[in-house]
Amino acid sequence: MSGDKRVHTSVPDTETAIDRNLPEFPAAKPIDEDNYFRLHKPPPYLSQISRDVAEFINYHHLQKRKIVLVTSGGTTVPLENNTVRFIDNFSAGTRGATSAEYFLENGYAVVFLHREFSLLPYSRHYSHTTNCFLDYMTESKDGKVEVNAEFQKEMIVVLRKYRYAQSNNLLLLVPFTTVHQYLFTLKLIAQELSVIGSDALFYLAAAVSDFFLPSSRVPEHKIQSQESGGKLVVDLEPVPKFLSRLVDSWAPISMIVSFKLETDSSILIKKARGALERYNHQLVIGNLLQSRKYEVVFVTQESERWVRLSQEQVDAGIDIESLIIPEVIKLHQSSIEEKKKMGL
Ligand SMILES: CC(C)(COP(=O)(O)O)[C@@H](O)C(=O)NCCC(=O)N[C@@H](CSSC[C@H](N)C(=O)O)C(=O)O
Repeated sequence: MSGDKRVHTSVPDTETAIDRNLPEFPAAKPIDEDNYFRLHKPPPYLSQISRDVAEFINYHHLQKRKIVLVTSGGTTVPLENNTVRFIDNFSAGTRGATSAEYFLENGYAVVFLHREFSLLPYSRHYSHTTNCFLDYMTESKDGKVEVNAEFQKEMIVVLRKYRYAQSNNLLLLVPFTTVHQYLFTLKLIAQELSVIGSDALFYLAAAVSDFFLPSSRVPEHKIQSQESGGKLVVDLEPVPKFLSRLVDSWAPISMIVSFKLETDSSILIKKARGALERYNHQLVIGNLLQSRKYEVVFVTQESERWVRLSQEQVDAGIDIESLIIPEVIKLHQSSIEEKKKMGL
């Protein structure tokens, strides 16, 4: 057994995922959130996450620090319990990881609910893919590993921010892999955060599955391609519309920001406004897959406003999150003041 005490989510929990006693979900009708949580067993590691999150919230609440839950990365829908195949939602984790850095720089403590192995704040600058960290290193005359002189200035800034977040316990990393793990963990964190009321902010940048395979239908082993005539027919159920639960019961006092991802620009604002009207939260940030790195649209009850990087800012490598986060924080501050006036 490794000494690693961290929670890991990418290995399927082979004990609970194929409980054949679970009743078949009612077909073709929206899954009721309570039904979903009542009929699915929670991830076995949830109590450890609950302890870590409660401790983190207490620590920062005592210092009157605002806390933001940033969700990041895509959820999976496993097609077998011993998972070989799964449906994934697109997200590299850049939005979430970058946004978390700007929240930290603006004095927030961050609970980072992220897809395990997706990009993380700070290390995202030198990940194994984008900018391979080995390209920043060189061997000194006496055979020691050093950072190339040309990168010292840039890397020391990231390293100092990373160490500051670590030494001040400002960033709590909480992983998920499957949509099941995401929903149970989101509900848990939201209920823990509800104790700090309007000082809690939810920034939901994760790409969450709309459909899932109920546990009662998950085959235990790898699906054999020669069975069922070589075809793979998948019959998925809609995922509970958890955003309505989050808004109306899990964290009713907190400000909630969700993202709407589309690829067709002609429907983006309509779909974002539809989500706002459906869930009645405070802000939907709409973005197109193709242009998400340099433009987003803020949709509130009152307005819709594009936030865009200029060509010069794009050329200078400015993150659009450097424009998004200050705007979100302004809206959060107004929400806090409004709730305080209402005695909440
Ligand atoms: C995923 C990206 C595009 C970031 O990309 P990377 O930087 O590569 O990570 C993010 O900005 C985003 O739009 N995230 C939200 C994507 C998403 O799934 N949004 C849902 C709403 S949240 S999931 C809510 C659930 N389906 C429900 O309706 O309750 C949607 O568009 O429908």
